[in-house]
Amino acid sequence: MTTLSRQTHGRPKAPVRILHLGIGNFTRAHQAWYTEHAADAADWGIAAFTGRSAAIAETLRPSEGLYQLCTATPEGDEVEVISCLSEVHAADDLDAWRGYFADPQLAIVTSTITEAGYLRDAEGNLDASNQQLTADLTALAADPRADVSTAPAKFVAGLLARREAGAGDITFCPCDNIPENGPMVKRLVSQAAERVDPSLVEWIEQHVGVVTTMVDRITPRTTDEDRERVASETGVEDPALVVTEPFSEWVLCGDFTAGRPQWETKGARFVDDVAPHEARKLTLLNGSHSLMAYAGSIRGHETVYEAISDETVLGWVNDFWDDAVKHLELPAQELADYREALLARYRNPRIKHLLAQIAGDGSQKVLIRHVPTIKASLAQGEVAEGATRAVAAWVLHLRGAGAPVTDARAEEVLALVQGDEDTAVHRVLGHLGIDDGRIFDSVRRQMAEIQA
Ligand SMILES: NC(=O)c1ccc[n+]([C@@H]2O[C@H](COP(=O)([O-])OP(=O)(O)OC[C@H]3O[C@@H](n4cnc5c(N)ncnc54)[C@H](O)[C@@H]3O)[C@@H](O)[C@H]2O)c1
Ligand SMILES: O=P(O)(O)OC[C@@H](O)[C@@H](O)[C@H](O)[C@H](O)CO
Repeated sequence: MTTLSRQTHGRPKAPVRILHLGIGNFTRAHQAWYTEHAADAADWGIAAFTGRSAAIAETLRPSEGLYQLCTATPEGDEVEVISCLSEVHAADDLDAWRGYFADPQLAIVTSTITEAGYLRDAEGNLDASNQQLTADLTALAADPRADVSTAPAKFVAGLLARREAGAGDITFCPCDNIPENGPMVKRLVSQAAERVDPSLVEWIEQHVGVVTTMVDRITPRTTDEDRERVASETGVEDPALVVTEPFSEWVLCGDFTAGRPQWETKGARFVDDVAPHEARKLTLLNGSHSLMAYAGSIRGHETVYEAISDETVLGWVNDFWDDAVKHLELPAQELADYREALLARYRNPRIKHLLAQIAGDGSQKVLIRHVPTIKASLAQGEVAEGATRAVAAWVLHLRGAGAPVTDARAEEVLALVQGDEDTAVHRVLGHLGIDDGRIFDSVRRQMAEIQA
């Protein structure tokens, strides 16, 4: 067995021009893969920071950022070494963080910190009730070099350092599953800046660009079995291995004012309007994922592959898609092709995507993935039964059925489902902004069906 090293693999470090927050599995299968294969990759290194725990930075340290990416096709593994992570830092390395922001070479800030990591309230504004965030912003207002831990505060700390250094324009390119994620980040960063130093808000207007992205590549958590299998196939022991699927899609909208890698080399698309692509992916893929995570786990399944192999769950997924496509603004054939491709992806037996992983943070997901279809149908006088079933399954999940509840807002959403089922459903529907008698009846009936 060997280990990865820049010297033996002949992989020099590219200069850091991208800073990434949240170096989990997904970014290493997606944005890093596009950067690795960009025609101008030699010019674009990434400095990656962990979101919270330092673990993956420690794991990547011996290999100086090198890791293996295994594409698990139905036929077998295709393994490559990714080398574009020029530097990897723990979340609390604020000196390094400020140093990159102060460097005029830095052009792009990307992030994958989960939907919950941006600390938004129900209206999508900065969550003023979050005590850690408030403490961070107060600390930064007193001392621009204060130690902070929340993502919005870190972005402000970095921008303060950049303004002070006169380092020029920079573009934020968030890569989490959130609609209009570019404007979302700009709004949060500006609101956070307002509380720290109002003069920074205008500087942000002039110097910070945002790009909105739709990102797609199913990347489950790596297992010990994955690491053992790939080690025996390659002769390389890699604790930082990432396993992903063959499919990948990246659609971006906006200007990279300080430049960008040629991500189109691997098929990234730059469009004028990303909204229809976002709605397609977040609804059809992520919506069916969450439906399977709640309803499928209640039926005893552990993975997407198992759930989609169950005819009943497959029927529920198709019901949801039938409702959802009525409200998506893309040609019918394109949507039909996308559905077919999704089924093939879910049926890849070599991708073991745990429903319990997908079930996490439903408080952030159901509103994005199912509620728009329910509201759009209601506006036409119809009940989208395929989508209300996901709400029914989520209520059951919160009440203890299926996958365990892990949610950044667990206290708030668990409080909704206390008491008898009727009361719980009314509270959840009120919380989702869909407390309508017809939706209530549908959800109550479907809760019984799912449990049966
Ligand atoms: N895994 C996928 O298939 C996939 C596909 C498309 C998009 N995404 C997006 O990427 C995100 C991350 O997925 P992943 O598979 O890399 O997960 P992961 O668990 O491997 O990594 C999550 C990262 O987010 C950070 N994080 C979590 N909570 C945070 C917080 N409150 N503040 C700051 N950082 C925080 C963690 O420290 C970690 O670095 C998803 O939530 C989703 O929005 C994932
Ligand atoms: O990553 P999350 O937690 O936003 O959602 C779970 C899955 O639906 C998601 O990771 C998909 O696999 C991904 O969005 C596919 O591109």
